[in-house]
Amino acid sequence: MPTVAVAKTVQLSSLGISHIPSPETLLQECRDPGISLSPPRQAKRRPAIVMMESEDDDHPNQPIGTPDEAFSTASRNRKAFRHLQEQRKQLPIARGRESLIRSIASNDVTIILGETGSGKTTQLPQYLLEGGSYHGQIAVTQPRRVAATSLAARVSAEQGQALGTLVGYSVRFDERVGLGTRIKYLTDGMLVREMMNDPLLTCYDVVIVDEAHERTLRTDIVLASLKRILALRNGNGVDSSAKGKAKANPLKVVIMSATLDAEKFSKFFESAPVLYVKGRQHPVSIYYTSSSQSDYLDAALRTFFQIHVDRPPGDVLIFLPGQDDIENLESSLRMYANQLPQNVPDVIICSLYASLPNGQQAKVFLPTPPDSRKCILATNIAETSITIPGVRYVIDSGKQKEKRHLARIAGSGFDTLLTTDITKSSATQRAGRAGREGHGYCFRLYTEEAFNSMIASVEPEVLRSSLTSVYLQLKVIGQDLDTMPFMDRPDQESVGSALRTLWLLDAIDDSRHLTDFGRSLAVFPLEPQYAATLLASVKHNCTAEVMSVVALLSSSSPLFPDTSSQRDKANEARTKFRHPSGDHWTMLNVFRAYDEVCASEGKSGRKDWCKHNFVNQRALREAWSIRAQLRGICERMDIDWSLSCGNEESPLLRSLLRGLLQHVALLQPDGTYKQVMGPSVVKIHPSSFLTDKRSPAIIYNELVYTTNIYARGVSAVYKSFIAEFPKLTGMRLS
Ligand SMILES: Nc1ncnc2c1ncn2[C@@H]1O[C@H](COP(=O)(O)OP(=O)(O)OP(=O)(O)O)[C@@H](O)[C@H]1O
Repeated sequence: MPTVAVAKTVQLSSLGISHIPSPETLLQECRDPGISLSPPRQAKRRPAIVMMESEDDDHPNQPIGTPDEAFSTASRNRKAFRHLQEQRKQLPIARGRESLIRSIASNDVTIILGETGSGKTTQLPQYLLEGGSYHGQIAVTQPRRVAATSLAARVSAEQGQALGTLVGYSVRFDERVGLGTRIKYLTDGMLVREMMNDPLLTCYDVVIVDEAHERTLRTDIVLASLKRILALRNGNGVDSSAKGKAKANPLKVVIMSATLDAEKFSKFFESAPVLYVKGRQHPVSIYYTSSSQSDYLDAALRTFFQIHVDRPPGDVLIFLPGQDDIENLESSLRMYANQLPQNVPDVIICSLYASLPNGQQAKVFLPTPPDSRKCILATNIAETSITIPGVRYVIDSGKQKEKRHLARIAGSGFDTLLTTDITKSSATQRAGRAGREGHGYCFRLYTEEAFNSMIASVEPEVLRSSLTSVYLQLKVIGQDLDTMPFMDRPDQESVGSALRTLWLLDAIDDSRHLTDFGRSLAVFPLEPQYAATLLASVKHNCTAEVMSVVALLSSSSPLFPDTSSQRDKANEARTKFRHPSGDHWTMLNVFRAYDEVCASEGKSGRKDWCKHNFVNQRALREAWSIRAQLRGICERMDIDWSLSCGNEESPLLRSLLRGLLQHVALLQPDGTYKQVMGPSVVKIHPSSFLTDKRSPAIIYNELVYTTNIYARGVSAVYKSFIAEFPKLTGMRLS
């Protein structure tokens, strides 16, 4: 295979980027199965770097993805609409249109395997709609919200309709559908929620489970539920209640992916037929490094600048494991991009990760200005389904963050988030994000041998996640985790841990039946523990305070980011928020202070305030948005969310204790804490604001496991509060 000969327009080493060793080496080391390099592009003026600022986002519920305004303009524009129709016809899947429609019509379940970009996700629902055989809705599930919203926008445009009319989407905390909506893109989690009100999914004629290879917990629940629904609606199962109802309102199920284990899925659905969509619209050339890279951030930085100075126009999408890596690489990229000479185009940097507010995620989809190159730093939320217009190059670090629930440890178990190698399936999906609009290039920052030794696909989430929330949701739809026909059965430890938590919360009774309280918990899109805290706040007259704390605890970013390099300054700045009872009241103090700042300051004032006080504005903004949603739910449930305890300490702590029963620990003579509901001895995390580190009893949000087991998010509670819960006292308190 040829070595890539890179023509250089700029010597990076002349830019003072001294610690990047010979920047051109990386690509020269890459091997490419048949690429011919285009000539270097013309040098241009304008050296400055343009930033897509991670600024305030005042529109947290703005739809993500290609702005639909752009699409509705396009749809009004006949020429653009005709162009979209032409594009549709060119997709590989178009050739199989009739046979796909036929196969789906004659089978309950159809499995479709087709390369990335072949047109499965955007076209199949439209074929079924245009075919005219289905009069109900068509659901298309996605593992991630960014995909659901951006796909709905694209397909609306292809139908020449405004988003939310014929084609819409539904994701947690955001929905855009109308009475006439026929194609609905929704997250698999939302479909599970819909089953709570409509267990047989009667409003759908077709359910398409897309990206099924990801095997998220919710996807697996959808798959198992569909099996049962098929039996009931199509009368092809053993369920006796199905008799008589058969075929009145049959359901069609389609399972799709570019990288799924077709045989396993087919077997799961009683030998469902597998159809292959052949071909892809544009090729993607793959490069590997010749030796493994110890520092993937440095390798990504070098590769990006090599592309930037040597390669023709086209945006770059870099896959990194998490937000920290994204922020680190972003600051390095900015620094070096600022030093680029006059004749190199601008660099526009933007990020895409789950906790980024929707409005900022949307910026990724904005057109790149001329004479610029967009560099998108993303986690694996950009890995499947989405098309980011303009992306021609993908840089794949080969790493991801993987959440794992260790049910065996510390009674209730705890979650870990580890950086791990990706799977072959992820690598294929990542490469597939290039080559959507033309020939694409994917630079893998690992060797071909490393790729060959990757495992084929990820371990299903049901085997490595906390099952508490899911157990509850299943109960609400009349199902039992223990008897659910999962493709892979979760282990008994995890099931037991979920069961214990729900029983302690009084969500289920001694016979494992769902209680009314459990049913109320499930209404909130929160972990059941926090939903219990919220409901308890009504009794203690502190719903306003609890909503703020629970919203902060449900935010995906920490309120107090790690500030190891400026620890003393950060501690000093944060002292003013400190509450002697510990971290929950301290969090509330920050939230209240930020609230006041929002009332008096503009965007930059708020940002400065957060910076000055070493608190994470992202967490606060996200919490604001979550709090607003919780308020809406409280209103619908007739709960007075304005109930306030002012500065009285106990009500908030008693409400928290109601939800955190499993996270109670008692002081031992040696100063450590012993769990009430588990075997472990834990220490209070050094970052805790709790003043008296020898308080007789504590509650905590979570455990972290380093050299010791640490309790994080800690508050002191009176033992007399604990005595109010017979389930706890009966077990351990004396
Ligand atoms: N937002 C968009 N902007 C521009 N082109 C798009 C957009 N969405 C889809 N396309 C075009 O439609 C093609 C098919 O996309 P689609 O998502 O249907 O493919 P797919 O087979 O489902 O791929 P994957 O398995 O990667 O999800 C893309 O390759 C791209 O050319």
